Amino acid sequence: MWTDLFTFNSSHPAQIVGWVIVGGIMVQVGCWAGGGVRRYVFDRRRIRLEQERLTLDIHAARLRIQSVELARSAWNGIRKFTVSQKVFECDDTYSFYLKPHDGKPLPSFKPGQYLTFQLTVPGSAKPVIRCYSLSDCARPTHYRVTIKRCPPPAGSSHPPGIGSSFFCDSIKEGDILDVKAPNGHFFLDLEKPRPVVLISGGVGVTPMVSMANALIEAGDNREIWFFFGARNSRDHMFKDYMAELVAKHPHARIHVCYSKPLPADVHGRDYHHESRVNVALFKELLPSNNYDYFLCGPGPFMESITDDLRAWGVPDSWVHYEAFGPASVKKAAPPEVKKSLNDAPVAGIEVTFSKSGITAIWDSAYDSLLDLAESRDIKIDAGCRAGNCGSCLVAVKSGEVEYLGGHGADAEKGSCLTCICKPKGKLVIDA
Ligand SMILES: NC(=O)C1=CN([C@@H]2O[C@H](COP(=O)(O)OP(=O)(O)OC[C@H]3O[C@@H](n4cnc5c(N)ncnc54)[C@H](OP(=O)(O)O)[C@@H]3O)[C@@H](O)[C@H]2O)C=CC1
Repeated sequence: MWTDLFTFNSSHPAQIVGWVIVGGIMVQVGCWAGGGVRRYVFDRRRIRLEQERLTLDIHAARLRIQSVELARSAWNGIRKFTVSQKVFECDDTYSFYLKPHDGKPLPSFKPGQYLTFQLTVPGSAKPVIRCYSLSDCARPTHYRVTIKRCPPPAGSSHPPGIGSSFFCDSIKEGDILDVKAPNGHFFLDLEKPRPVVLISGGVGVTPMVSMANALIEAGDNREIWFFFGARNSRDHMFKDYMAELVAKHPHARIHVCYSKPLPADVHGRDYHHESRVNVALFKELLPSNNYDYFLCGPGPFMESITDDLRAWGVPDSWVHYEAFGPASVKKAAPPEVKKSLNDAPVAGIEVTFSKSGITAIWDSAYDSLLDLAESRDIKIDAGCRAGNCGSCLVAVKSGEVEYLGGHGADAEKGSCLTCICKPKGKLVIDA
């Protein structure tokens, strides 16, 4: 009988019923198995997404803890730091490791921020205020800054930079320095998961090292492109350090450009491109222009790269830069600043510097009141030139000023931070 059932005979009703039952069972089993596979795949995907969300939550919680710690352990005014190590990096460039003299933990900071120093330089009547970028990520025990002797402008008879020369020539291990808490609006936001291009020239590499270090040590897997330009191996700071750092990260790449390699410099070993850092190189190497760009280096470097990025269709909001001292980015001022500077009524305004007895005419070629003062050789102290350190604060005797962007240091009523403001109308300031 069983053999009959398995021998097909369309006229055997029991056999037909049997096949229908078997077919039904097979369809059921198939559905059940298919559903099971789908459920399995779906569950795996859900678990993976939950794990990723958990990792992101942990990361966000860590960042929140860091910012609470920052608020708790940041200090107002001056804190004493001991120079625990002074390390030669390359020609005229040293790293300084700074430990808090009170031995208490240090607040965290955002990668890209700087420290402000109040230096007692022999021969200077007043303390010299200088800002230097932190060149490592945040650590509870010490900070690191890396300082290159700032040369005088080409062809001038000025001496080299007072602050940077003091650090390079006079500061030694064991010295105690007066330092203000980390500050600055140029930083990489670790909570924004955009891929980044870190672009630097010369000692402008310092904030980029801090950014790369912070990303890599946080286990952040975003794409990192690191472009560094130096004249040659004599100026190539952090060479081994950066190569080792980048090797730890699955999506980090480094490209070193030498503008004037020495005969002993080897292509492929010491550097990758015999050129300046430039946007043509980004076009050749980057898969698209969809990145956040961070820039720091000499003024002309910043100007040409910001201009060329804009021409490549990169929106200004993706381009972040630091401009200290001579490295100001005149052409690439933020849009709101540009708009403000281009407003017609500000041209032709009289600004009187009462102490110097000089009256000058403001026009949109100047970046700020400080810029106007310096064009007339009027001395106003300046540190960060970004409205944070407060050293360019000057009393307003009459008239009003307008700020060109956000500023960290509070300007007292009746005073102005000359590095980030312009006159609103006829103005007299105490400088
Ligand atoms: N946080 C901050 O804001 C910081 C800012 N800085 C600033 O960074 C600057 C670095 O100075 P320094 O180390 O002396 O730099 P260098 O004068 O040594 O220049 C470094 C490299 O940049 C190249 N370069 C110059 N102009 C351009 C350009 N237009 N396009 C592309 N590459 C260019 C140079 O090429 P070439 O040899 O052909 O001239 C050189 O290879 C300083 O002005 C300093 O103020 C530094 C540290 C921190």
